[in-house]
Amino acid sequence: MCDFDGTLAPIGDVPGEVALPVRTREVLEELARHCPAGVLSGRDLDDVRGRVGIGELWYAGSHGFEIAGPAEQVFAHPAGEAALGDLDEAQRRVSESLAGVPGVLVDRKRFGLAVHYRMVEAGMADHVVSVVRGIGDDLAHLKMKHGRLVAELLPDVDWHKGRALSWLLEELGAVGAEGFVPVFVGDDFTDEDALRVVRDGGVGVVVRSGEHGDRPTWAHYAVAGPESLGALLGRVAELVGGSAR
Ligand SMILES: O=P(O)(O)OC[C@H]1O[C@H](O[C@H]2O[C@H](CO)[C@@H](O)[C@H](O)[C@H]2O)[C@H](O)[C@@H](O)[C@@H]1O
Repeated sequence: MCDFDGTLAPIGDVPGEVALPVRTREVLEELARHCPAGVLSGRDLDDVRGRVGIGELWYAGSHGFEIAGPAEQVFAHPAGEAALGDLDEAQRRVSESLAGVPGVLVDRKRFGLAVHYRMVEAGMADHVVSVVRGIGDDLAHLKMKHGRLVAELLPDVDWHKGRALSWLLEELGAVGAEGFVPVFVGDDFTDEDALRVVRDGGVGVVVRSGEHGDRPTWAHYAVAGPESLGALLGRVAELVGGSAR
């Protein structure tokens, strides 16, 4: 399982313009022929599914609050539904409060609200975060999480990419199964919950970036960026494909 932004795809200023590199798509298609594979993203489920566009993969959106298998949607966390009213209200308040700050992008997912400040003047970033935090504190069903130059409001329950990955491994019958080694790759703070899940008995890879430096991680290995990860996954696909033949 791989995270999307900053992991499979390079970071860009405008989330709607980010694309999966052609070679990485080919590698994911190859991997999916030999083992369960998927993308566990903070993006909206439909967004990440459309952007990757490989029908044989698993997809998790809104940081795991929604999960879809290769055939059809199989999971939506009940706390997501319960938070819908607060997410609508937060979207309204954030858009109104930050309307005067150039560069802010407000991105509503079904079960989350991302407020991007990548293109905001550096001196205004703290203001953006504090507005989002204040609105999140004011709405009972929401909490704030931090990603790469993004503040996100999510349902206020103990659910994250790690819990979603554990759910998926159970669903696949992978827990304790002989010969099954779970692998997770991610770049962001929000990926550490999933990297922690594979710490014992799996393989975790962190994709490093200048934005996070050498921050502590649960990962076993590191690659320098999405391009290096594409090459690594290509080699893994060759090995997995070879052992399956
Ligand atoms: O879990 P992910 O798949 O990595 O999603 C986390 C957030 O990623 C996206 O934002 C990040 O990537 C953008 C495009 O490169 C970049 O402009 C932004 O600064 C990053 O934070 C996505 O737009 C968010 O919705 C995701 O939650």
